[in-house]
Amino acid sequence: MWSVHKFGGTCMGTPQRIQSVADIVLSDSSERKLVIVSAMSKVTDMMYNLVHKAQSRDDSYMIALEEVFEKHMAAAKDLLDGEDLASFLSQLHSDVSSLRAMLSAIYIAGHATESFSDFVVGHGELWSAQMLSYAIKKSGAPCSWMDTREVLVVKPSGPNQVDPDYLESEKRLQKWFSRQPAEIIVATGFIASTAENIPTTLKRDGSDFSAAIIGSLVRARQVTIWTDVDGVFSADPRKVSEAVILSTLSYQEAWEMSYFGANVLHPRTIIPVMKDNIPIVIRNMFNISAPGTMICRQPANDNGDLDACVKSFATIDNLALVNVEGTGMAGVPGTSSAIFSVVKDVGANVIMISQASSEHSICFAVPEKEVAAVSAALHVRFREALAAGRLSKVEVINGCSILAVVGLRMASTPGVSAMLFDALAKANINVRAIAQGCSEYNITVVLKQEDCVRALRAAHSRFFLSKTTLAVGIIGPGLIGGTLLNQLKDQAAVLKENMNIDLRVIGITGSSTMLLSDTGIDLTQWKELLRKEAEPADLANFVRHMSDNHVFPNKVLVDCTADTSVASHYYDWLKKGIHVITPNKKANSGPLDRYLKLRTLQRASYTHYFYEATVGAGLPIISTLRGLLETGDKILRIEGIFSGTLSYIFNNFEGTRTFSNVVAEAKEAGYTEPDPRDDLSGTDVARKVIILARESGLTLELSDIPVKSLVPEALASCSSADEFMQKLPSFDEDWAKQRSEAEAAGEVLRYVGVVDAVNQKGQVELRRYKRDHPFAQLSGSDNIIAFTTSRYKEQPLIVRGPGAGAEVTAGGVFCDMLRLASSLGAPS
Ligand SMILES: NC(=O)c1ccc[n+]([C@@H]2O[C@H](COP(=O)([O-])OP(=O)(O)OC[C@H]3O[C@@H](n4cnc5c(N)ncnc54)[C@H](O)[C@@H]3O)[C@@H](O)[C@H]2O)c1
Ligand SMILES: N[C@@H](CCO)C(=O)O
Ligand code: NA
Repeated sequence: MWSVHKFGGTCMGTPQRIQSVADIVLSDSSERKLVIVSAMSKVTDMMYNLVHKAQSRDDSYMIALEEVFEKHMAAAKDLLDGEDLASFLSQLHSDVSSLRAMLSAIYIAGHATESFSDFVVGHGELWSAQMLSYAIKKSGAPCSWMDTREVLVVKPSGPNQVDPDYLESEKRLQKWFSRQPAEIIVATGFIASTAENIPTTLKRDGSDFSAAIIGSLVRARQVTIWTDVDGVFSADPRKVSEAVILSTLSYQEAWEMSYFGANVLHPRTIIPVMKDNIPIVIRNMFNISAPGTMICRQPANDNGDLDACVKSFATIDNLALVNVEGTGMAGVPGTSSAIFSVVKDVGANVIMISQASSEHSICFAVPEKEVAAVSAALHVRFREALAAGRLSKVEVINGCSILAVVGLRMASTPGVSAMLFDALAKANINVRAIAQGCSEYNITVVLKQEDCVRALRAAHSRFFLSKTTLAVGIIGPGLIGGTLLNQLKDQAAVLKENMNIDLRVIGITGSSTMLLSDTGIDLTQWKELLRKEAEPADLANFVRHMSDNHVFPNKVLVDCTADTSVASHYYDWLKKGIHVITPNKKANSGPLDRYLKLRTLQRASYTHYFYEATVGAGLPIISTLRGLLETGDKILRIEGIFSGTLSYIFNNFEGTRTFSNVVAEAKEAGYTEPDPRDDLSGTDVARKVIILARESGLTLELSDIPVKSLVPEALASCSSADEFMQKLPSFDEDWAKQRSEAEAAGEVLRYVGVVDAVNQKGQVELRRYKRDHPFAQLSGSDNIIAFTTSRYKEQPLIVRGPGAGAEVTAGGVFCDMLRLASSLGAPS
């Protein structure tokens, strides 16, 4: 079976490239191969220029012809040698002499007929085909070259357009094969002849068309069009950086897309292969490893998901909408015919038409540069109707663009347009007109030109990004935030591959600088980028950057600060539809009315707020409590050691090191709050007690919790954490005393928090426990939390483990991000 390849001018640009083309052809294991080539790059233009110069009586056509000759001679000398080179050069010489004669005739006549011109121009293909065929033969493979003017017969079918005569061409082709039965044939693209054997060309995009016609004539297995891109993109990659190469396209889809200027194939090119179901594959000759895009009949076994229905997005700019409106149009046959005959008379090209079934208005888009003429002509044509009020207006809306969504299976899939319009709505884009034909290959939307690229990106991302693509903004890249960024860096690829979760950090802000990106920060160098490419931090701008981004369907702000003012914004963020995740306790332990307002908003919306790491760091405390409550269990009491710092301190304060030394160790290990006094004062534990109490339905304020502070009164007013740490050793003796008293009684010191749900109270205190009590058995920064409930009454449900530290806390925050992804539809 035949396999057909086509190589355009760029592929044939230099002798080295022609050699690569030869290698590609030789590596195809098909039985028989037919290779269609264009002229070397720029040669066709050079040839047209020769004709132009000659007919305008410009002598320099002689020099220009010499340049063409030199170019091919140099290429041939590079590529070929021996007899092959000699016979190519002798042919080139003789061709150039006939061209010289022909051009001189044109020069004298001052005019070139179309067939004269076609004869001259076609030489580019004749030479490139011969060079390639010699290059292939050089490696020992039998190869002939074909002047397609001998076989391909076409007839004109319109201005600058021809139709192939398949019957006649097939007859001539069979005859040609019987004379030259080679396995590899290199044929000239672009050129053909008329039934009367007059040389002609296939006009625009001619070589692709040649490949398709010949592919159809030989009933090829496949036609491969080699070019310099990896295939057909889902959208213009200059406008949409997320654009992807499509692996398959149906003929109709390719057709639609080429209309919208996607650099695919001329629609005519597809017709010849379409009738025989021959696939066309677009491939990159400069990147052979890319599989390319296959254009073929719609595969029957396509899976039915919404995203796969839409193949590509395209835009057309510089359009104007014309809106003809009036009550006199309804039920009056002939109005639209009158409108469009006016449009035809001024020679304007109608890009889309839309009329609602009420028939009171009809609108259509034309190129902006044609609209003045259209409008003027319409006013003249409908002067009477306008004067009589049968038409109320002929209105022009300038500055419009079209966004077209292409996909064959939109026709049979409900919900596609909903998805499109939802994406546009979320990006706050106003739609001016809509058109969708019954074929439903394409939905066309007219928008303001300045919205067009934003619309394109928003729509593209809705269909092409994973549904669980999350744009992430990290606030506070300190210990926890920084560790989280590193964990994301290490895990992102795995999540994308295995769970279709695409996490993109599009912003990081500290208190002095921030780093923003529209599509995602390279996490392997976030620290460096934050140092080098950051701008001054501004939380309002940071949040605007998140909410203005319309590439990503879902956004989350992760607050890794301990800041009260950052926490005070959650309400606004949730209101904007941005999800919030945090290990910061300030919002949930702040003023009760604010907390309740936040929870009410969040429960009523579909925006999520997760804060597992606020209690027990990565330990599943909040989720366990929620599980109990949501399944109808009743909380009686929650009691435990909630401070990783204080747990570490009392687990390690055993008489070997001073109290202040152990505190410094806890700080060093990353267990403490940014200011360790928040831990030692019991405030941090009190906040956790409040968070759990409120989660259990108690309406307590932080000030309702009696707290035993471990911060010596004299140090409460230290101006900084450092000063506090420096002065702490002067209290070591007091601590040593307390410890030995407990030890003498066979007890240990433990700092505990209690939620007493029965009496609606909470408390935080330093207690002494017998050495065999479970609270006395802890080590490291362990937290232990005991839930006593109606179901867990005799034996409490206990969660225990490290409850502070960078890795476990960041892991807890990360877990919340995945919980969010899963609420948004990620696989579990
Ligand atoms: N360390 C732990 O084990 C642990 C455990 C659970 C929860 N947490 C919580 O995690 C949060 C972070 O703790 P950390 O140890 O990483 O603190 P950290 O001081 O190391 O980091 C906080 C970061 O936030 C930045 N920041 C402060 N205010 C800011 C603002 N207004 N805007 C932007 N950035 C701001 C700081 O510059 C710093 O980089 C705290 O809320 C803490 O309670 C910590
Ligand atoms: N500083 C806190 C961090 C965990 O919230 C602690 O020590 O428990
Ligand atoms: Na937790």
